[in-house]
Amino acid sequence: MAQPSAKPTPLLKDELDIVIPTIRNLDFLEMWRPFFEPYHLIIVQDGDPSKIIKVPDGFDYELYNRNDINRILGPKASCISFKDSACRCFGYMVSKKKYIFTIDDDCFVAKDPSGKEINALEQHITNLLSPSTPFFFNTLYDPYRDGADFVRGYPFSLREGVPTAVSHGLWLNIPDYDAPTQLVKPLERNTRYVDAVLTIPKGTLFPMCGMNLAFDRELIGPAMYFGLMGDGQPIGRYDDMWAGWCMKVICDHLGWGVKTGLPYIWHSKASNPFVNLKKEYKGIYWQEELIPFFQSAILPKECTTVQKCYLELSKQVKAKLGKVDPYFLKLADAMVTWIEAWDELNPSGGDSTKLPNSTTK
Ligand SMILES: O=c1ccn([C@@H]2O[C@H](COP(=O)(O)OP(=O)(O)O[C@H]3O[C@@H](CO)[C@H](O)[C@H]3O)[C@@H](O)[C@H]2O)c(=O)[nH]1
Ligand SMILES: [Mn+2]
Repeated sequence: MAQPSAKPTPLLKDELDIVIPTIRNLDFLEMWRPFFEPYHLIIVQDGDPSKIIKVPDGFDYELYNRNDINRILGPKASCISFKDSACRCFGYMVSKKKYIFTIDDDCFVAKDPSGKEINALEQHITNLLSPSTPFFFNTLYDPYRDGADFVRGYPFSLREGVPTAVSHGLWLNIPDYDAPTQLVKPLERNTRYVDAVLTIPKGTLFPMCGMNLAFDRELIGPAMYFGLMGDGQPIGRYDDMWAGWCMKVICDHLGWGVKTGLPYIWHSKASNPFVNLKKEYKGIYWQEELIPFFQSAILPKECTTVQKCYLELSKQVKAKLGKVDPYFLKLADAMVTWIEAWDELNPSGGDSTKLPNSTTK
């Protein structure tokens, strides 16, 4: 009698962690169960550590609250934000896997135009495992996708592409708008499904959103610091933006690619635009000076590792952005603390044992 076909092992099952920052609950995981259950979750519980976050049965996870972060990092915990989704980067640091996928707890499974449920994780993995083309733009989008290729005139010397460091997904329903845009367009919903994945060209920055994001942690992990945001800080909701600008400058310098486009998730909650305005208003005018800083940032050729690039960037932040606001002096120091903590938890060669004192299942 024919044996029932064994279910294929999910791609990168033991090489990828799913990092979820939460201040709410994890009910959304039920909808993702078919896609996420085989993977290990790293839950970063923000806010009150005495609150019990229920993780749905059947998931393999580690859960870290603020007490855990303080216990594990000691004084270096000062670089991990409190009461802001920026706390998620602690999950990147404690992971021992090659890849990370991070998703917000108000993001659900979206459907493509045919009505098929989108396995966002699978698409991110496809994006990360195929090369990027940052040095020359392919007008037929992702040339490595089935049914596409490099178009006429695309240099053959560049068709091998480069390693992909980051895969930036998008959102149906509630778009990731800033507070002013949310205020003037409260009812706007993104209904446009664009079936494309693009490499962001070298030398071009972009607004990286952290709600549906995957990256090669072994390549670019140390650059994925989400900054000092939230409690006690003059700014919020620029965590992912800061990380995206630092990351892109470093990827451009080291010759790695960043992709944006598919997959889509369904973003369900519109956060409060008035609260968001209070969090992000300084960022809205600071960024007019931050963007030229990153656009003109030059990393010396001696910066051959992400850590060296990141420490060089922190020096330039201190030297050039301190005049914008003293906050950037503090942020520059926190960037150094982040790298110190990263290297402490990820000694070269890595150590696959789990960290002490985390809640694991
Ligand atoms: O203090 C907090 C607030 C939230 N979280 C968790 O972080 C994510 C995102 O939270 P939320 O969905 O409320 O916020 P959005 O405005 O939709 O998020 C987008 O804006 C960026 C804010 O920086 C964020 O990266 C984008 O995704 C949820 O999982 C909350 O539970 C938190 O941990 N601490
Ligand atoms: Mn949200």
